[in-house]
Amino acid sequence: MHDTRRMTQTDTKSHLLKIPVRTSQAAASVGELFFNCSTGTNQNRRASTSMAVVYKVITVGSPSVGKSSICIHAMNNKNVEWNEVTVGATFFVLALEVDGVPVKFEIWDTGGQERFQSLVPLYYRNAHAAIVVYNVTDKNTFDKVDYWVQELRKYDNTNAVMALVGNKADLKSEQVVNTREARKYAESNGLIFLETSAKTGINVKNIFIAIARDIKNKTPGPPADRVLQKKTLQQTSCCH
Ligand SMILES: Nc1nc2c(ncn2[C@@H]2O[C@H](COP(=O)(O)OP(=O)(O)OP(=O)(O)O)[C@@H](O)[C@H]2O)c(=O)[nH]1
Repeated sequence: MHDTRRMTQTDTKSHLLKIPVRTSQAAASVGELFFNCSTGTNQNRRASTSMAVVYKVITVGSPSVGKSSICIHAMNNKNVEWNEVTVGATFFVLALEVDGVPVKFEIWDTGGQERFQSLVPLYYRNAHAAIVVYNVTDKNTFDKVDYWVQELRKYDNTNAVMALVGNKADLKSEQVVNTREARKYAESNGLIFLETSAKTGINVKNIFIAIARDIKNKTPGPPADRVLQKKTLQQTSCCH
Protein backbone atom coordinates (compact mmCIF):
# COMPACT_ATOMS: atom_id res chain seq x y z
CA MET A 1 0.00 0.00 0.00
CA HIS A 2 2.68 2.45 1.03
CA ASP A 3 4.84 1.75 -1.98
CA THR A 4 2.56 3.82 -4.15
CA ARG A 5 3.26 6.97 -2.14
CA ARG A 6 5.33 9.48 -4.05
CA MET A 7 6.60 12.93 -3.32
CA THR A 8 4.78 15.59 -5.27
CA GLN A 9 6.67 18.80 -4.59
CA THR A 10 9.77 19.19 -6.66
CA ASP A 11 11.57 21.93 -4.71
CA THR A 12 12.12 19.67 -1.73
CA LYS A 13 12.93 16.73 -3.91
CA SER A 14 15.83 18.72 -5.31
CA HIS A 15 17.44 18.63 -1.84
CA LEU A 16 17.27 14.89 -1.69
CA LEU A 17 19.93 12.52 -2.84
CA LYS A 18 18.96 8.89 -2.89
CA ILE A 19 22.14 6.96 -2.62
CA PRO A 20 23.32 3.58 -1.54
CA VAL A 21 26.00 3.94 1.09
CA ARG A 22 28.18 1.59 2.98
CA THR A 23 28.07 3.27 6.33
CA SER A 24 30.95 2.82 8.68
CA GLN A 25 30.98 0.93 11.97
CA ALA A 26 27.37 0.33 12.99
CA ALA A 27 25.80 -0.23 9.62
CA ALA A 28 28.67 -2.27 8.34
CA SER A 29 27.41 -5.14 10.44
CA VAL A 30 24.18 -5.28 8.49
CA GLY A 31 25.78 -4.74 5.12
CA GLU A 32 24.70 -2.00 2.81
CA LEU A 33 21.95 0.34 3.90
CA PHE A 34 20.01 2.72 1.74
CA PHE A 35 19.15 6.15 2.97
CA ASN A 36 18.18 9.56 1.67
CA CYS A 37 20.12 12.67 2.51
CA SER A 38 18.50 16.05 2.83
CA THR A 39 20.07 19.33 3.85
CA GLY A 40 16.95 21.53 3.63
CA THR A 41 16.47 25.13 2.70
CA ASN A 42 19.13 27.72 1.94
CA GLN A 43 18.28 29.37 5.25
CA ASN A 44 18.77 26.09 7.05
CA ARG A 45 22.05 25.60 5.19
CA ARG A 46 23.32 29.10 6.05
CA ALA A 47 22.41 28.81 9.73
CA SER A 48 24.28 25.56 10.07
CA THR A 49 27.58 27.01 8.87
CA SER A 50 28.10 28.97 12.10
CA MET A 51 29.38 27.49 15.38
CA ALA A 52 26.65 25.17 16.46
CA VAL A 53 25.93 22.61 19.10
CA VAL A 54 25.23 19.32 17.33
CA TYR A 55 22.64 16.86 18.53
CA LYS A 56 21.96 13.46 17.02
CA VAL A 57 18.27 12.62 17.03
CA ILE A 58 16.33 9.62 15.73
CA THR A 59 12.65 9.24 14.93
CA VAL A 60 10.80 5.97 15.43
CA GLY A 61 7.19 4.87 15.20
CA SER A 62 4.68 2.93 13.12
CA PRO A 63 4.52 3.36 9.34
CA SER A 64 2.79 6.47 7.94
CA VAL A 65 2.46 8.33 11.25
CA GLY A 66 4.26 11.31 9.70
CA LYS A 67 7.87 10.97 10.91
CA SER A 68 9.37 12.17 7.63
CA SER A 69 6.71 14.85 7.18
CA ILE A 70 7.58 16.33 10.60
CA CYS A 71 11.27 16.57 9.68
CA ILE A 72 10.47 18.03 6.27
CA HIS A 73 8.11 20.63 7.68
CA ALA A 74 10.64 21.63 10.33
CA MET A 75 13.27 22.16 7.64
CA ASN A 76 11.13 23.89 5.05
CA ASN A 77 8.76 25.88 7.27
CA LYS A 78 5.83 24.73 5.18
CA ASN A 79 3.71 21.73 4.41
CA VAL A 80 5.25 19.55 1.74
CA GLU A 81 3.08 16.73 0.47
CA TRP A 82 5.26 13.72 1.22
CA ASN A 83 4.28 10.32 -0.10
CA GLU A 84 7.42 8.28 0.03
CA VAL A 85 8.04 5.28 2.24
CA THR A 86 11.28 5.59 4.20
CA VAL A 87 13.58 2.77 3.25
CA GLY A 88 16.09 2.14 6.03
CA ALA A 89 16.45 5.73 7.20
CA THR A 90 16.58 9.27 5.86
CA PHE A 91 19.21 11.67 7.10
CA PHE A 92 18.12 15.26 7.69
CA VAL A 93 20.02 18.25 8.99
CA LEU A 94 17.95 20.89 10.77
CA ALA A 95 19.51 24.12 12.00
CA LEU A 96 17.63 26.10 14.64
CA GLU A 97 18.48 28.77 17.16
CA VAL A 98 17.40 27.71 20.64
CA ASP A 99 17.61 30.32 23.41
CA GLY A 100 20.20 32.25 21.41
CA VAL A 101 22.36 29.21 20.72
CA PRO A 102 22.68 27.78 17.19
CA VAL A 103 21.81 24.11 17.28
CA LYS A 104 22.24 21.63 14.47
CA PHE A 105 20.07 18.53 14.68
CA GLU A 106 21.36 15.57 12.74
CA ILE A 107 18.21 13.53 12.38
CA TRP A 108 18.02 9.87 11.45
CA ASP A 109 14.41 9.39 10.41
CA THR A 110 13.90 5.63 10.50
CA GLY A 111 11.47 3.70 8.32
CA GLY A 112 8.40 2.54 10.24
CA GLN A 113 7.94 -0.70 8.37
CA GLU A 114 8.62 -3.82 10.40
CA ARG A 115 11.49 -4.93 8.14
CA PHE A 116 13.49 -1.85 9.22
CA GLN A 117 12.96 -2.20 12.98
CA SER A 118 16.11 -4.24 13.49
CA LEU A 119 18.15 -1.27 12.19
CA VAL A 120 16.93 1.13 14.88
CA PRO A 121 19.64 0.26 17.46
CA LEU A 122 22.29 1.16 14.89
CA TYR A 123 20.86 4.61 14.29
CA TYR A 124 20.19 5.10 18.00
CA ARG A 125 23.81 4.57 18.97
CA ASN A 126 25.15 7.74 20.64
CA ALA A 127 21.91 9.60 19.94
CA HIS A 128 21.12 12.53 22.21
CA ALA A 129 17.38 12.12 21.70
CA ALA A 130 14.65 9.93 20.24
CA ILE A 131 11.27 11.08 18.97
CA VAL A 132 8.57 8.42 19.23
CA VAL A 133 5.75 9.34 16.87
CA TYR A 134 2.17 8.06 16.72
CA ASN A 135 -0.86 9.16 14.72
CA VAL A 136 -3.63 10.67 16.87
CA THR A 137 -6.23 9.22 14.47
CA ASP A 138 -4.93 5.65 14.72
CA LYS A 139 -5.07 3.90 18.09
CA ASN A 140 -2.85 1.04 16.88
CA THR A 141 0.03 3.43 16.42
CA PHE A 142 -0.37 4.69 20.00
CA ASP A 143 -0.56 1.12 21.29
CA LYS A 144 2.87 0.55 19.72
CA VAL A 145 4.43 3.49 21.59
CA ASP A 146 5.31 1.53 24.72
CA TYR A 147 7.04 -1.09 22.58
CA TRP A 148 9.26 1.64 21.11
CA VAL A 149 10.00 3.25 24.46
CA GLN A 150 10.98 -0.09 26.02
CA GLU A 151 13.05 -1.06 22.97
CA LEU A 152 14.98 2.22 23.04
CA ARG A 153 15.61 1.84 26.77
CA LYS A 154 17.12 -1.57 26.11
CA TYR A 155 19.78 -0.07 23.88
CA ASP A 156 21.91 1.17 26.72
CA ASN A 157 21.39 4.88 26.08
CA THR A 158 19.94 5.91 29.40
CA ASN A 159 20.93 9.56 29.04
CA ALA A 160 19.04 10.13 25.83
CA VAL A 161 16.07 12.48 25.92
CA MET A 162 12.82 10.99 24.65
CA ALA A 163 9.83 12.81 23.21
CA LEU A 164 6.38 11.40 22.55
CA VAL A 165 4.70 13.08 19.59
CA GLY A 166 1.06 12.65 18.57
CA ASN A 167 1.02 13.75 14.94
CA LYS A 168 -1.85 14.61 12.55
CA ALA A 169 -3.42 16.82 15.21
CA ASP A 170 -5.02 18.84 12.39
CA LEU A 171 -7.47 15.94 11.94
CA LYS A 172 -9.34 16.85 15.14
CA SER A 173 -12.63 15.28 14.13
CA GLU A 174 -10.87 11.94 13.53
CA GLN A 175 -8.79 11.96 16.69
CA VAL A 176 -9.15 8.72 18.66
CA VAL A 177 -6.12 8.86 20.94
CA ASN A 178 -7.02 10.83 24.03
CA THR A 179 -4.61 13.70 24.68
CA ARG A 180 -4.81 13.28 28.46
CA GLU A 181 -4.06 9.57 28.24
CA ALA A 182 -1.05 10.20 26.00
CA ARG A 183 0.26 13.00 28.23
CA LYS A 184 -0.15 10.79 31.30
CA TYR A 185 1.85 8.03 29.64
CA ALA A 186 4.56 10.54 28.69
CA GLU A 187 4.74 12.04 32.17
CA SER A 188 4.91 8.71 33.91
CA ASN A 189 7.74 7.63 31.62
CA GLY A 190 9.69 10.88 31.72
CA LEU A 191 9.04 11.84 28.10
CA ILE A 192 8.43 15.24 26.55
CA PHE A 193 4.90 15.29 25.11
CA LEU A 194 3.50 17.29 22.21
CA GLU A 195 0.73 16.94 19.68
CA THR A 196 1.82 18.14 16.26
CA SER A 197 0.66 18.58 12.72
CA ALA A 198 3.15 18.28 9.90
CA LYS A 199 0.38 19.70 7.74
CA THR A 200 -0.17 22.98 9.59
CA GLY A 201 3.24 23.03 11.29
CA ILE A 202 1.76 23.30 14.76
CA ASN A 203 4.37 22.36 17.39
CA VAL A 204 6.72 20.89 14.80
CA LYS A 205 9.69 23.10 15.66
CA ASN A 206 8.69 23.06 19.32
CA ILE A 207 9.63 19.37 19.47
CA PHE A 208 13.21 20.20 18.61
CA ILE A 209 13.30 23.25 20.88
CA ALA A 210 12.01 21.18 23.81
CA ILE A 211 14.54 18.45 23.07
CA ALA A 212 17.44 20.92 22.94
CA ARG A 213 16.39 22.45 26.25
CA ASP A 214 16.01 19.05 27.87
CA ILE A 215 19.43 17.90 26.67
CA LYS A 216 20.95 21.12 27.96
CA ASN A 217 19.27 20.65 31.34
CA LYS A 218 20.64 17.14 31.54
CA THR A 219 24.16 18.30 30.70
CA PRO A 220 24.50 21.77 32.27
CA GLY A 221 27.64 23.84 31.89
CA PRO A 222 30.03 23.70 28.95
CA PRO A 223 28.98 21.24 26.30
CA ALA A 224 31.26 18.37 27.31
CA ASP A 225 29.62 15.59 25.36
CA ARG A 226 28.21 17.90 22.76
CA VAL A 227 30.25 18.71 19.72
CA LEU A 228 31.00 22.24 18.64
CA GLN A 229 31.48 22.37 14.92
CA LYS A 230 32.42 25.00 12.42
CA LYS A 231 31.81 23.21 9.18
CA THR A 232 29.70 23.75 6.14
CA LEU A 233 27.03 21.24 5.32
CA GLN A 234 29.08 20.17 2.33
CA GLN A 235 31.70 19.02 4.79
CA THR A 236 29.22 17.34 7.10
CA SER A 237 26.95 15.84 4.49
CA CYS A 238 26.16 12.19 4.88
CA CYS A 239 27.20 11.49 1.36
CA HIS A 240 30.95 11.14 1.92
N1 LIG B 1 -3.40 15.34 7.77
C1 LIG B 1 -2.11 15.06 8.02
N2 LIG B 1 -1.43 14.21 7.22
C2 LIG B 1 -0.12 13.96 7.51
C3 LIG B 1 0.53 14.59 8.60
N3 LIG B 1 1.81 14.15 8.65
C4 LIG B 1 1.94 13.29 7.63
N4 LIG B 1 0.79 13.17 6.94
C5 LIG B 1 0.55 12.30 5.78
O1 LIG B 1 0.70 10.94 6.22
C6 LIG B 1 1.32 10.15 5.21
C7 LIG B 1 2.57 9.48 5.79
O2 LIG B 1 3.55 10.49 6.12
P1 LIG B 1 5.11 10.13 6.23
O3 LIG B 1 5.79 11.37 6.68
O4 LIG B 1 5.61 9.49 5.01
O5 LIG B 1 5.07 9.04 7.39
P2 LIG B 1 6.28 8.18 7.99
O6 LIG B 1 5.96 7.95 9.41
O7 LIG B 1 7.59 8.83 7.69
O8 LIG B 1 6.12 6.82 7.16
P3 LIG B 1 7.20 5.62 6.92
O9 LIG B 1 8.21 6.13 5.96
O10 LIG B 1 6.35 4.54 6.33
O11 LIG B 1 7.76 5.22 8.24
C8 LIG B 1 1.61 11.11 4.04
O12 LIG B 1 0.58 10.99 3.09
C9 LIG B 1 1.59 12.49 4.68
O13 LIG B 1 1.23 13.52 3.79
C10 LIG B 1 -0.22 15.51 9.42
O14 LIG B 1 0.25 16.11 10.40
N5 LIG B 1 -1.53 15.71 9.06
